[in-house]
Amino acid sequence: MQHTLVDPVLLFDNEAYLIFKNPLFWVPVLQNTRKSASFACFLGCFCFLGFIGGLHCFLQRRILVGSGFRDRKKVGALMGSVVEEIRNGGGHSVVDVESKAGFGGGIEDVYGEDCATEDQVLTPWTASVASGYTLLRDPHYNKGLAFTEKERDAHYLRGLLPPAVLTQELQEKKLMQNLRQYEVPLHRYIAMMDLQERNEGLFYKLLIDNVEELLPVVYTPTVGEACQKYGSIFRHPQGLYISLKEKGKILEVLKNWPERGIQVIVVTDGERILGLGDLGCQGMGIPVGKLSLYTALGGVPPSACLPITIDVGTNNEKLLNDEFYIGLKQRRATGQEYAELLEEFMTAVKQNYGEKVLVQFEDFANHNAFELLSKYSKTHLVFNDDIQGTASVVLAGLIASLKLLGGTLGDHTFLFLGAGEAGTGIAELIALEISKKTGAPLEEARKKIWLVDSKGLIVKSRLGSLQHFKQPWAHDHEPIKQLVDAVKAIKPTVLIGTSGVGKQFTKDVVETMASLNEKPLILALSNPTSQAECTAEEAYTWTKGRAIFGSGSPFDPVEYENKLLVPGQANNAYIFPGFGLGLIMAGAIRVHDDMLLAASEALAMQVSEEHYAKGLIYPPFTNIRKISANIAAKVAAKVYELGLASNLPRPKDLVKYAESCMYSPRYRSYR
Ligand SMILES: NC(=O)C1=CN([C@@H]2O[C@H](COP(=O)(O)OP(=O)(O)OC[C@H]3O[C@@H](n4cnc5c(N)ncnc54)[C@H](OP(=O)(O)O)[C@@H]3O)[C@@H](O)[C@H]2O)C=CC1
Ligand SMILES: CC(=O)C(=O)O
Ligand SMILES: [Mg+2]
Repeated sequence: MQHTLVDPVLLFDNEAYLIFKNPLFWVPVLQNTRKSASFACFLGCFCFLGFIGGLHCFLQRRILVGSGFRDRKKVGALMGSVVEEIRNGGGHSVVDVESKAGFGGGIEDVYGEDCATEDQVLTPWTASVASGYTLLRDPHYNKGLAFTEKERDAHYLRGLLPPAVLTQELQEKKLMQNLRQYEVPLHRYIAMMDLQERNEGLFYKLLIDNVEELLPVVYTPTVGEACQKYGSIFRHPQGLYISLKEKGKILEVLKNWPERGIQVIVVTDGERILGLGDLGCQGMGIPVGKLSLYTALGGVPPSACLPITIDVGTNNEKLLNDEFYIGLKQRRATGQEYAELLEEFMTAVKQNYGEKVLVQFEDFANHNAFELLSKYSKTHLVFNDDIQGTASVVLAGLIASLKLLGGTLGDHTFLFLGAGEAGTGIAELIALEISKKTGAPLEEARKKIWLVDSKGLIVKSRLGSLQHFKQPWAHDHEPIKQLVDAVKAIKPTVLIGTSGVGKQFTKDVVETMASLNEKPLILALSNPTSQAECTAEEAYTWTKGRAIFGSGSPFDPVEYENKLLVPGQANNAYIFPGFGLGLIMAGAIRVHDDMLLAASEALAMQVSEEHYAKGLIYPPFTNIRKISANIAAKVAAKVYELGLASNLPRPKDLVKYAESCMYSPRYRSYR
């Protein structure tokens, strides 16, 4: 009787085993190198066929072959080569361990890949392979045409690749040429995601080396469109989906993720994706994008990053009626049902990954975001990027801008359009910084900051109806409905857009800012580009080239009266990768506001005279890894100073240490 070789898994320390689910049944076959171990497996398998066949119905069999790898994927990968060798001969005699005849009455299986009948249940055994065909399909290890001749021999790749051997640099050049040929940004996004799924090292090499060019592809603005069309462009599942269906078994779901050493989780529930509203389960593009920046910009290894989307339904009618929608087709769970799912999730995260895993909340709607942050910041290492990361990046820009504007932070008056997560988060950190620098009470510092929401200026008379996060900003003033009137009344030196609604900084508004200030500082932070409160061109033209301008999504430089004006990108992407790296390096167990202030100062310090000369208040992204290392070092130093570090002793040179921790996308040589 022929027997199906199933679900092989690797064991370690160069030992080959035939094993069963119960470890007591594991049978060592041979020790030593991988090849001999593989062959041993083959022999062992052959000899034990009858025995195994007899137990087939009762026991789940596995073959383990060792090679010292630690994680499941690698283990599975190496092991797969064994199966492949057995299946394909692999230099040894071929043994057909899968009966081509199948289990009787099955559909004809000309390739011998699937012997099951259509109606017969089978176990979906996987044989991930670290050599041969499957190696080419493992994004962690695949190098495509860059596999050397030696590697092609050693890993059974002969014939599976065309003869040319390319360097990683040449592959990069070719891919950049290909990408530049796509005229539609979404096509570039899809090509990049395909590359990430195919060859992770090359994906990150491209992203790191061409960061200014590719950031708008994998991140805002294109990621916004990708999320809107996620159902249609969906190819490979990325990240982990936890829906209401998984209630009661979230810990098990976390265990399904192949990597064990997770250090950063970015999680969304998809309710406020950029300024595009509720995109439900399709919000997954955001955690995936943010985490690719954690790796490319902050050097956190991809295997330590876990994107998660919590699907509690969506209130987006268009998605609910979309046949391609990939999420739960029901309206959003709220109240206790929502809170219980999140509680189970947060508990499971800590249980599975420990105290030091960083959970970054991303693009939750504000009615949940503030509460989740406040609740879990006491028990977990959590960080809300929209509230805290955005605050830190804007504060950095403001500190840097003082070189151009003059005065201290406390000398300025700030007006926000939008009083949600980003708006009130930034406002609070500015007030904290002013208070720390001047010694003034926080309440006093807040008086320099004004916010406008969809109902107008936030003033005392509205106190009774304001959400809790707006209340500290209700100052004494008569009500004002229109932004332009608020600008005239408050006379801000700095105008910040965090409304999520495009085109709100009208000509009137911007011209009024220009009439009040020699150098009006205008930040149109809303994403993606379509939601920006104004464009760079509008800001420069309406202020006659005098504005200092930054935006959440990138704008091209603008030529105004023969002068090239370069807008900065005020986006939390400057902060969270380095901030997260700093927390991880120090083994932080809680986030503290002082760490955000430290990150702001570190970023502001990276703006050089050369940048100021161009009117920039942020350094360009080209140097982002160096910037992130500096941010990480300052954040880690603060973690140690506050006694919240668990990685002891403290490294002496934290910048060097940060750099040494960073992931490199360079191909490794394989034995
Ligand atoms: N550049 C960056 O790094 C970041 C940018 N953002 C962007 O900021 C935007 C807002 O995000 P977030 O703060 O989380 O969103 P929220 O929903 O929490 O807040 C939006 C705020 O804007 C107000 N608003 C909406 N429409 C108008 C309007 N027409 N006039 C005046 N106010 C209005 C809302 O008023 P009301 O309360 O009355 O409803 C609310 O106060 C998004 O586009 C997001 O992409 C966010 C984080 C980082
Ligand atoms: C940048 C970002 O986090 C946002 O727009 O939500
Ligand atoms: Mg966000």
